[in-house]
Amino acid sequence: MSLLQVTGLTARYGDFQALFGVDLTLDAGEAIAIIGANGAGKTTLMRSISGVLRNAPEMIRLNGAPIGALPPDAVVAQGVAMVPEGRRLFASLSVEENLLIGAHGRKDAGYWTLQTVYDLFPILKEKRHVPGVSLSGGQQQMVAIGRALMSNPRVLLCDEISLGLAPVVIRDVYAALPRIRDAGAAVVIVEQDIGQALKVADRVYCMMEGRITLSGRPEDLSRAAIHDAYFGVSA
Ligand SMILES: Nc1ncnc2c1ncn2[C@@H]1O[C@H](COP(=O)(O)OP(=O)(O)OP(=O)(O)O)[C@@H](O)[C@H]1O
Repeated sequence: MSLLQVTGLTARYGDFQALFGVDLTLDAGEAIAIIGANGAGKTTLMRSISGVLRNAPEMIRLNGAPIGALPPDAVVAQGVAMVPEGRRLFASLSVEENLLIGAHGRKDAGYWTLQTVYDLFPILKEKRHVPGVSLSGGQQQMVAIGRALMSNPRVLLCDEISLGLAPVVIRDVYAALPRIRDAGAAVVIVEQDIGQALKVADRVYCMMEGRITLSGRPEDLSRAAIHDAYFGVSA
């Protein structure tokens, strides 16, 4: 049984249908990437899994148990944490206070504590008393990742963590991924940079207009097939 299983997921915003029968699996220890152009439905998929959108009671399962009707805090308590697009740090709180917010939903002690997050991103220890929003974009992204890790998730959802960051900063953020996986989290990465996605993921799903148009292991997917699945036109 997969750790996370999404089956026939649909999602709507009022009259507008954003997802049309999305199927996806994530195994323990795996990293998968979801790629697709603006508006393909990637964020809607993440928001459905994390409980922000809740119109899929039976379509999302964690270790076989339905989580699609649970509110976000209950989904975190079940072991699914999200690093949201745009980081969403609390403006009035310090770096450390932002990190501690992430520990709220946690049921059990685990690998991730303030200390291990600071080991992962040493700059955050130096800056722990300053307001999170005064940090650079890359450092804010590290806080957002650290905050999600503080719940000791079994599944970490990362929505566009490289958006707006310089290449050297993106490299630093992605350098944390192996250790996050070693500590026991399976990872879902939403990424618009196809090259980056292919580099870090065990499997890739491509979305277009609310549907999965291609999936597979990076080494099995041709550039042309990815191009077609991403843009919907032949290369
Ligand atoms: N709150 C909302 N109300 C109405 N429509 C929405 C809302 N959020 C997203 N949509 C629409 O749903 C579709 C999927 O959007 P979504 O944000 O999931 O795509 P995405 O692949 O994450 O794109 P991006 O890379 O721009 O974040 C788009 O057509 C978008 O306009």
